[in-house]
Parts: sequence; C-alpha cells; structure tokens
Amino acid sequence: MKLNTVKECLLEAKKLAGAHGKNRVFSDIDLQLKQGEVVALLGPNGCGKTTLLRTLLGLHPKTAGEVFVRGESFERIKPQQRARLLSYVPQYHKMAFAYPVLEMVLMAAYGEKAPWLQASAEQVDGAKRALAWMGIEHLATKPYTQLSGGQRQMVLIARAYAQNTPMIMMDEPTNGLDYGNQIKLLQRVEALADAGKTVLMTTHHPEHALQCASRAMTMKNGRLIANGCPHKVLNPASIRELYELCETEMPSCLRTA
Ligand SMILES: Nc1ncnc2c1ncn2[C@@H]1O[C@H](COP(=O)(O)OP(=O)(O)OP(=O)(O)O)[C@@H](O)[C@H]1O
Repeated sequence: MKLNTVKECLLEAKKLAGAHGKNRVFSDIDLQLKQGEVVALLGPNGCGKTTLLRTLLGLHPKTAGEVFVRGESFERIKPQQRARLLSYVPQYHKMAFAYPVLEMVLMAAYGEKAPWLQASAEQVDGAKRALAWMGIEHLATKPYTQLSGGQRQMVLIARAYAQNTPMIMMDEPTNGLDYGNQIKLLQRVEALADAGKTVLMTTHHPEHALQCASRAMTMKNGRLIANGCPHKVLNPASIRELYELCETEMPSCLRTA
C-alpha cells in the first residue's frame, strides 16, 4: 500500500448525480482526486461505479452537480484537451475493425494529432514503449479482434499509458487477466503513482485495493459510504456490510471470530 503523500487536487466532483433515463444511479457525490494517488472504488454489482466513472470522464451526461479539472469546469474543456488530461480503460470494449494492436495503441495520440493525420515517429515510439511496459510487444501486429479477452484488456491499458495523461481511470482493470498479470498490473499502477500520475480504479477485489491504493472509496446504492485509508475502509466488518454477507459466508481469513 502506498502512503498518501498527496499534492495538487486534479479533479473535484461536487454534488454530482447521474442517471440512466429516468432511473437515478447515483447522487450527491463529492470527491477529489489528488496528484500521485491511487484511489480504489469498490461496491456491489450495479451500485453505479461504471456510470460514475463515465460521468467523471464526460462520457455520460450528469443530471446535477459539477466536475472540475484543475479548477476548471470539465464541461468547458474541449474533447482534444480532455484527452490530454484523462485516459480511460473501459470495463467492456467492442471494436468492429481488425486494427493491428499498434494502431489501437496509437489511438492514444488523439490529444496530440487529428485522427486522419499519420502518427509521428515519436508517437509510434511512444506506442511501442507502452506495449513493452505492458509486456505485450509481441502482439504489436496482431489484429485486435483476434486477441483473447485478457490480451485485449492489456492493450487497452497500454493505450491509456501511451496517452500519458496526469489522470487515468480504470474500470476493473484486472478483469480477464491471469493471476500473474493481475499482480504485475497492480505493481505498474503503483509505479504510475510513483511517477506522479493519479489513478482511479474500480475493483471487486478488496485485496487489490489493499495492495496498491493509497485511498479506498466504497459505494452502495448510488452513494459514497466510506472514503479513506484502505486498511481502515476495508476491514472485515465493512466488507461484510458492503457486500451483505453474513458471518458464515465470509472467507475464513476475514472472519472476526
Ligand atoms: N446502458 C444502460 N442503460 C440503462 N441502465 C443502465 C445502463 N448501464 C447501467 N445501467 C444501470 O445503472 C445501474 C449502475 O450500473 P453500473 O454499470 O454503473 O454499476 P457498476 O457498479 O459498475 O456495476 P458492476 O460492478 O456490475 O460493473 C445499474 O442498475 C444498471 O442496471
């Protein structure tokens, strides 16, 4: 776990609310993301984590409240500038075209170039470095559509890395990764924070939050219910309550008696 040596506030949400159609998903969300921290967001299926992330990113419309990035209303920031501030690893991703993996990662350059322009040698080098960082340089020429689920996930993480933004939002980034790749990814997330990046990641694994996060937030029924040091927020009693487990359903390592 990382110590919270926190600096500049990069993103702030105030009284944020979101919905799908008429169904309220979350409301009254106040949160801050500061430079160099890894924040893990946990909560039961359907509690609103993905919708919250997508609303923070401006990919889903808010119904109330405001998101500020470096003090500026995010709504007023143009898409290309947003792409320089925030990158995103989605939970699910469909791609209709069989782009080679290197091309997929080069899409990260959107903040720096118009999509119809050819990538510069520097951008290609950056994309190759991102593949090497994820340990998947051998996939560079493979069509993205022919990759396994875990391989695709690693490509999306490499793409976010190549975007080189101060903030990265990852929605269940260990989804589909084998045990070794999960451990390596959590170490890379810690290294990103050491390099001054801010990461907000959702996870269904309290142990992942304990391993790499400087802060944990828990969410239930569309509300943030706890926010603080992962070891304080994620204790046997709070995990039981969050996921509505009775004592006998808890794994033996988390039982209180
Ligand atoms: N495209 C959609 N249209 C309508 N309702 C949706 C849509 N996507 C999600 N929802 C609903 O919004 C609520 C929150 O979903 P969301 O995906 O944000 O939850 P989550 O916490 O990320 O869940 P999970 O842990 O299962 O990924 C759920 O009740 C879900 O059914």
